Amino acid sequence: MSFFPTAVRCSKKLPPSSRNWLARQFKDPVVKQRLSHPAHYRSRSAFKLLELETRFKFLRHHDVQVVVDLGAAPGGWSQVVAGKLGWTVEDVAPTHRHPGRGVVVAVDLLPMFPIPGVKTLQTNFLSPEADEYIEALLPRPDLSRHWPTVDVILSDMAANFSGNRTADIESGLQICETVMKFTKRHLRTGREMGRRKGGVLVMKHFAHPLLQKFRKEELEPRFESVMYFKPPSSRDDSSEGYWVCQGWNGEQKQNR
Ligand SMILES: C[S@@+](CC[C@H](N)C(=O)[O-])C[C@H]1O[C@@H](n2cnc3c(N)ncnc32)[C@H](O)[C@@H]1O
Repeated sequence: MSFFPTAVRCSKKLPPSSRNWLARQFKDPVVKQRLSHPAHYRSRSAFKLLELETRFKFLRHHDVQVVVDLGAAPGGWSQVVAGKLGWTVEDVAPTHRHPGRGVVVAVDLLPMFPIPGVKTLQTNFLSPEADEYIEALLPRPDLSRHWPTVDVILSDMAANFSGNRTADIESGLQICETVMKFTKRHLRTGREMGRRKGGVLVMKHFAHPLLQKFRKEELEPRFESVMYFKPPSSRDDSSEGYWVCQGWNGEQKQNR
């Protein structure tokens, strides 16, 4: 018999909201898939990134060397990226792992257990010093000046819901704006990557007209394409979705 019903029975002393949460977890097919998956993903979010990658294939190119994972804890997305860059191979013991290519920089308020190929940074991404800390972990071809070096930026960052809809939308917008500021400084254009299409930004957001305005004014003028995608493993009752922004053109769209 599965341990799930037993665990739900054992949770009788918990408040109803926690019991409901546990019951939902135990019924969730994605949670079950995670627990039995050979990659031992740390979060169900890992499956969202796998679904995004299956659809858009932004990690497949061999010239993808530097990936920044924002809001990375507990580390499911970083595990997926490290796997795609060849740092971790399923069913291979840690002692027999071979080096992959490039680097993943994972940033979160919370600490993260190490993952091969991933440099972790515990900091508040919204703080003024975060950019400098992250930059110190990125490759620096020329120490005398700033140089964009990032091929893919992923943001699954989300502030804890406060229950106040206006405040929650404001913090969601602030996250998107700060990610955009980071993108402008660090994402490589096609010319900088030596290929036709520039780097990729994948960003979580919550549905709201202000976020749609952000997409129109900030993302669309600077990327060749901006697509909306809600991964099948994202819960139906969540208003979250992801923008997959491909072909970073720098400050202005050049080939319009
Ligand atoms: C949905 S979780 C990310 C799950 C992750 N993608 C995974 O696969 O394990 C969102 C994360 O965003 C982080 N976060 C929220 N605000 C942040 C901030 N200002 N700076 C850094 N991390 C932040 C939270 O601590 C949380 O771990």
